[in-house]
Amino acid sequence: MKTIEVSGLGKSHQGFEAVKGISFEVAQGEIFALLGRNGAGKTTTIEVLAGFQRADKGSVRVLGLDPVADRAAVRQRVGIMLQEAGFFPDLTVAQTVDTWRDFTAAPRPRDEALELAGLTAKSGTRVRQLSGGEKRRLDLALALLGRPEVLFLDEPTTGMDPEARARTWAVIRDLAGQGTTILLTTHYLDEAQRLASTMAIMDAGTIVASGGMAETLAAQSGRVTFRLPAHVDPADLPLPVTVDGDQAICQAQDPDLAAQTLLTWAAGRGLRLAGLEVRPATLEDLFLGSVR
Ligand SMILES: Nc1ncnc2c1ncn2[C@@H]1O[C@H](COP(=O)(O)OP(=O)(O)OP(=O)(O)O)[C@@H](O)[C@H]1O
Repeated sequence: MKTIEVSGLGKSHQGFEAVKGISFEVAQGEIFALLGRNGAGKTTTIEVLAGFQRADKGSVRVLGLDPVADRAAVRQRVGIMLQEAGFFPDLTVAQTVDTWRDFTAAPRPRDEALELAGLTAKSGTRVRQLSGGEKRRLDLALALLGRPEVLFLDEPTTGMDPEARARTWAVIRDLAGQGTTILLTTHYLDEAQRLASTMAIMDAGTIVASGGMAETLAAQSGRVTFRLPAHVDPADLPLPVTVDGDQAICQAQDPDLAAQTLLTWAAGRGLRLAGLEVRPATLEDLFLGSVR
């Protein structure tokens, strides 16, 4: 059994088909990134997985349970960080965590949750005085309170400064290392590429690309770019290139080998390939090539 199983999931909002029969699985301890442009259907998928909305078609299972029918059991074992948090603005950070602890079975100590989220110094600050990124950190602290086996993180690092993002990545990695299964959405593709071992890209309610992060990227072509030397006809180069201004761009399955071929060719003619850059495929390349 996989920890998260989504099979043929369909969900409409007032007649609008937000999710159109998607399927994917996430194994225990895996970090899975659900990617896509605004409105692709990511939050809808998370809300169905969290039991906030009922699937119209297909089925979802979390820890082998139905998130709607087995809501109470699922809630105890799952941590959720949605995009919009409902905090009480007049409570302090510490009071907010204490309030949530009262509703959580076997919660972490307050200070441990604050430390994990990097909020120790803000313990006495009222929620209304927190910055946007600090509110996200409070959200994270609350999602982690019950030592969840599964975490749903909807854009967890939006608004965080670079240090807070890096700290959050470390927390997410640690939790996954301890066996927590994590499904996250993000618009930061570098974040997804660094963190996730598997991913799916959604577009208009369907999955347009999915698989292991490393394998999927390895199957994409990388690129070699350089300044086209003066008086060289691109057609004379040993590999096909596209030309953009004075830049030549060579798409290649093995960009290291392509660079070698181009440099050897240039050396044989006494030419320099100025500004040569070799870059493997990035998630951004895959993303932009996948969504319409
Ligand atoms: N309650 C609702 N009523 C009507 N339409 C909705 C509702 N919730 C979502 N939608 C629509 O469903 C589509 C998918 O929304 P969803 O929030 O799942 O997208 P998303 O991929 O999470 O986007 P974002 O990256 O902007 O968070 C959007 O077109 C949205 O307007």
